[in-house]
Amino acid sequence: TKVAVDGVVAFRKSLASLGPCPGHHIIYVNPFRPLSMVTGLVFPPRGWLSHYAQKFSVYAADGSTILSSVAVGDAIPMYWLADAEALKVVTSDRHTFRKDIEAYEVLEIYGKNLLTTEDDEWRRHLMVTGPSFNEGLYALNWSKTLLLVQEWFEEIDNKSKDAESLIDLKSSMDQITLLIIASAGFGMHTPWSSTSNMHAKVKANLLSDEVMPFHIALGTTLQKLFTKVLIPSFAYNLPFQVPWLSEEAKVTNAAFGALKIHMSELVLSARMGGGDEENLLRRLVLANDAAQEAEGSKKGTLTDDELFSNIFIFLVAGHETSAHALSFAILLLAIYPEVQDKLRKEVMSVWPTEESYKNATFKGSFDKLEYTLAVIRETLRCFPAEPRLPKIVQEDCDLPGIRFESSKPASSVSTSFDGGPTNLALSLDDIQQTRFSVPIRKGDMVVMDIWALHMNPLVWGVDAHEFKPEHFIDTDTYRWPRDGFLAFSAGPRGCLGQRFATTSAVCILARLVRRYEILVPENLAGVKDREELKRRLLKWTTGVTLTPTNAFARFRKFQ
Ligand code: HEM
Repeated sequence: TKVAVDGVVAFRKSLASLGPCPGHHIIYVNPFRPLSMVTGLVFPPRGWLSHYAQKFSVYAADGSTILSSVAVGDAIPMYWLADAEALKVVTSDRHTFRKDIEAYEVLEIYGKNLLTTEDDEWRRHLMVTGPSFNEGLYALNWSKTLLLVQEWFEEIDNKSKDAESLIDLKSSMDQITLLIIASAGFGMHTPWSSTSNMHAKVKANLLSDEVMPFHIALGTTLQKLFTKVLIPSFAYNLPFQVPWLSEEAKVTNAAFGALKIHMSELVLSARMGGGDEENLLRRLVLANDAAQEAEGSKKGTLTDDELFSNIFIFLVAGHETSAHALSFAILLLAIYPEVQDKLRKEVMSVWPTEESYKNATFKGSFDKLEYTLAVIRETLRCFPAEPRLPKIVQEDCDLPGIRFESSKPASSVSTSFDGGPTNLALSLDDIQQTRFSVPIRKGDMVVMDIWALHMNPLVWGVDAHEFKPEHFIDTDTYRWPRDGFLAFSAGPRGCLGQRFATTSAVCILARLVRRYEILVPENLAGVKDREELKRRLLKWTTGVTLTPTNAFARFRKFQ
């Protein structure tokens, strides 16, 4: 009883502490604790502050770019930020706004790593891993991507008897991003064809005593990450069989174990000077060993387990995010043919001949493909892989917000990318804006509400809810709002792999539109209403990252 009474007292105290900040919402499950991984698909319902799909609509309803709430379970006061200025303060100051480390522990599968650490420990990981992300790595990534895209195209053309093919985008993008990372990350070039029928290959492997081959282990670990995080460790050693659970645990265990064996071998081989392939893992091992030698000690460098953990986290951070972003981008190109035409025009001007297209280099092409990059960024604005990131406040401070009021009643428009009401039509001229300051205390949680920021019309204009790559193109009269785009987060804890990811994505999209026309699936070809197409094709669910669930498009080869 005492615990319950203390809980109620703490909850009421937290609610009162929210003071003048609009919102005062009550959250029933803290969305950044493991329980919400289980409840997330069904709870909370749409329209609640803590449901992803609400985007900016709750802020519009409350007339504020900062909202407050308290979570029932842990009574932590939470402040939700869809304000570009407040978010800039948060991302710039990693000491006051610390990562919510508890929310990341599940990703310490092989040990601590860059994504899951803070302070001096984080710096140590960054010192070793950061310098490897440079132009040399991006050029390598570009050339590996070119090779794999070509293999993918050949597979598409071989399979289809006529010039058209229906493509399962999610599975194709999962495969290509996996092969790119295997190649640029580990120096393991795996032909496209050998990764088909993975499920059957995993089953066959479990029946044998052999260590799972590298690319199967790699694909399976990424696929089973959720299982690994959710299945308690005792389930791996149960003396009896439990339907589904025992099989899942066995596959998961075999894959994670095998990947570690392969990583150990690759590290050893890099140390012995073996393997002539340039790749990320090799760079990390050599950088770490060189630092140890220079220091004359292992202090300030990484253990082998930490090296594995970092390389694995690069896979996790980079694989699904890139695959899903590309799937959404290709779907959007099918739904917006005028954007596709504009993109193709740019690509044709950069690669006018067959020769320039085939031998395109990173240096010679990437910076010229400005609209292509804008398509990727706009896709990530509309579908950010990580829609929300929590931070824990380390000292009392104030955050700037905007209260706004429309002189006309805001009308709810159904222009969402997922079928639910997401945005309120606001005419900026009709809005009265007042700046205000929100006092935040040590121990509170602030939520970087990235999706809401991306749909905030005060930042992106009244067409914030529309897919328009021009949002990211500067003109004489427009400079795109750098602080309004947080798909890669920003500041010192921003994405280390941002340029790595955009290199591959730009390369894939540019090659794709040069060779194929992208169309909606045949059964939707007669649908003229764009909103209807968006509702049908741009469905998503929440997983480790935002995941498309109906990502199919038709590719028609140009003759
Ligand atoms: C479209 C693709 C990608 C998106 C949208 C994306 C997004 C993000 C975001 C939002 C964060 C901040 C996460 C947080 O604070 O918890 C992050 C961090 C990170 N990302 Fe990415 N990422 C992408 C691709 C990649 C790739 C390809 C790599 C590596 C090869 C990578 C490596 C990392 C790492 C290491 C961090 C942690 C940085 C730190 O905490 O200091 N990401 N990414």
